[in-house]
Amino acid sequence: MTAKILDGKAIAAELRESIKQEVDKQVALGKKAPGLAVIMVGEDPASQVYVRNKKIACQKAGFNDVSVVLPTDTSQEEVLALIDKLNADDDVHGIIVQLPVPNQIDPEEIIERIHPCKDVDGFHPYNVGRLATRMPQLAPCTPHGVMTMLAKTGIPLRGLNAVVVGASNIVGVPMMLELLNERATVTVCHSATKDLAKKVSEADLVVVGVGIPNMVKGEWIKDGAIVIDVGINRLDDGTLCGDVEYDVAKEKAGWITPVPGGVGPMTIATLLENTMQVAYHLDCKV
Ligand SMILES: Nc1nc(=O)c2c([nH]1)NC[C@@H]1CN(c3ccc(C(=O)N[C@@H](CCC(=O)O)C(=O)O)cc3)C=[N+]21
Repeated sequence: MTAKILDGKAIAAELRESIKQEVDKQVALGKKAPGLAVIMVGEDPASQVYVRNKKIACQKAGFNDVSVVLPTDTSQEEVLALIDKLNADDDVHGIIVQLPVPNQIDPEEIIERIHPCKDVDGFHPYNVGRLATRMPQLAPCTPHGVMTMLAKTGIPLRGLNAVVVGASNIVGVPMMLELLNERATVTVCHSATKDLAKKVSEADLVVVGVGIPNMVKGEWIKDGAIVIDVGINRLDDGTLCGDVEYDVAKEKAGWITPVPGGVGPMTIATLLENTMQVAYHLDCKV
């Protein structure tokens, strides 16, 4: 079997177009454009790609993009003060702090300082708790973008055996919650998991987010399975590759996401979606 490609770039473009139409409509009614503040402390290479692509997406969708780049030696207090200011700014609907942050910064304290109603990354413990109690408010962009892609396959998730590889706060754990909320049977694997190959080989759906190039071998994939590769790894020759051994996996899978052009563009489109929700549709009472 050769897999059908889940084209994240195309699905993201479609989502961004529908967001743009909603923004145009709301602005014509006299509402503000959605405002998104992205704080980047220092210069992480993956974050720079993200910031660049997100800036283009904001422009095209009619968002007001406030990017703040702070020097690598910025103190915790300075970041907290900036968040306080953005929390109080009515033109700003969404705030994210790019991860990872330099060592002197404590990411947990920073994330908790963002008002839960402006937490468009969905990383605040309040929003994690909402997702975990099946009352989602703002859900993390990457896993939520994966759900949007999965809907495009038309395959019902109810009862599927889903294996999530990687248990991070950003990808694995919210992915587990999203899939559980759709009544998949979810197994979460991580660095202490025994016999990963066997777990993956039993999966109807595999979502991999670990940040190790080609870590999941193509031969582990069950015939016809859905394979979602969240990894974006830059190799020494400058090319990008995912966490799944793509060329082999695509001969076994039913559906597969490419890297680049898979989950990455969906993360950005979903960030815009969350920000638009805050601007126009979310009744947030925290
Ligand atoms: N608070 C926070 N939230 C994040 O969501 C977050 C973050 N910090 N820190 C950095 C990582 C990285 N990240 C990417 C998202 C999309 C692409 C993306 O669009 N990639 C394209 C193009 C890649 C390329 O051309 O280099 C693709 O996969 O096709 C890349 C990277 C979000 N992150």
